[in-house]
Amino acid sequence: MHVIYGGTFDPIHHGHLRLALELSDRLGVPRIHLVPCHIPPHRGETGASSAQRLRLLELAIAGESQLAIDSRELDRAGASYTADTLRQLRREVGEDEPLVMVVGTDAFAGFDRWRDWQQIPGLAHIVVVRRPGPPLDPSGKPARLLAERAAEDVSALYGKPGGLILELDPPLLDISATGIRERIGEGRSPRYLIPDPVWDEIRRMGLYGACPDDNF
Ligand SMILES: Nc1ncnc2c1ncn2[C@@H]1O[C@H](COP(=O)(O)OP(=O)(O)OP(=O)(O)O)[C@@H](O)[C@H]1O
Ligand SMILES: O=C(O)c1ccc[n+]([C@@H]2O[C@H](COP(=O)([O-])O)[C@@H](O)[C@H]2O)c1
Repeated sequence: MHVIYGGTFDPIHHGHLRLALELSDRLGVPRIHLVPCHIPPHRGETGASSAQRLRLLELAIAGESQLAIDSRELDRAGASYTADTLRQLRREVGEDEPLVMVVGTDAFAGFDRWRDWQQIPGLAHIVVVRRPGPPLDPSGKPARLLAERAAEDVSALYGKPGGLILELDPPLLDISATGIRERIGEGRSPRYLIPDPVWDEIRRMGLYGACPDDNF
């Protein structure tokens, strides 16, 4: 089973990293592939460039064999559409291999606005990770899709290459990239929310308004 976890990762933080490890254990896969997006189709400009976000990811996962980076979206020009990524991956892993895309409920809530969203279940399973915040609107298209395609448990995902949606409720850290960017912009330390090497590099590059000379 091939599992991807996409995000803007602006910047990567311990919430993302802990979830990825938790998923590797719960889904029974040796590795989770983190897929940073190049140009997010759905939000404004990122605080850090694609190359900078990739550098931070590399530092964050260094030495962790359960995590890998798949940088294919950074190599594609234009907006990063998940359907394009999944089509490419499906060709690579073959017709029969289960392919899984992980999203948080906040991201899944807008799923019916994603490019070619109706084709995505034909390409992969979806694991929706419940995050704090408003629940899915039960009359909305994402919630209805989830109800139609709900998987009983993890083992169901192994039985077919795609098409199921599994809701998981793993322990989550209450950390957001927005909060980290704000904190840094206000001159407060984000230490212990992100790995130390990531924070060192953010300061070295002066990202998110960090002062390169700051010594918190
Ligand atoms: N603390 C967290 N725990 C688990 N999942 C998270 C956490 N933060 C984000 N995610 C999920 O990770 C994916 C990528 O998230 P993203 O890169 O947008 O991070 P974010 O912290 O939500 O960023 P932002 O605050 O800029 O929106 C999304 O599916 C999102 O739901
Ligand atoms: O394909 C799309 O149209 C699309 C629209 C919105 C979000 N996504 C993907 O959803 C993932 C999570 O997005 P975000 O904003 O929470 O980082 C990330 O991999 C995005 O590329 C994809």
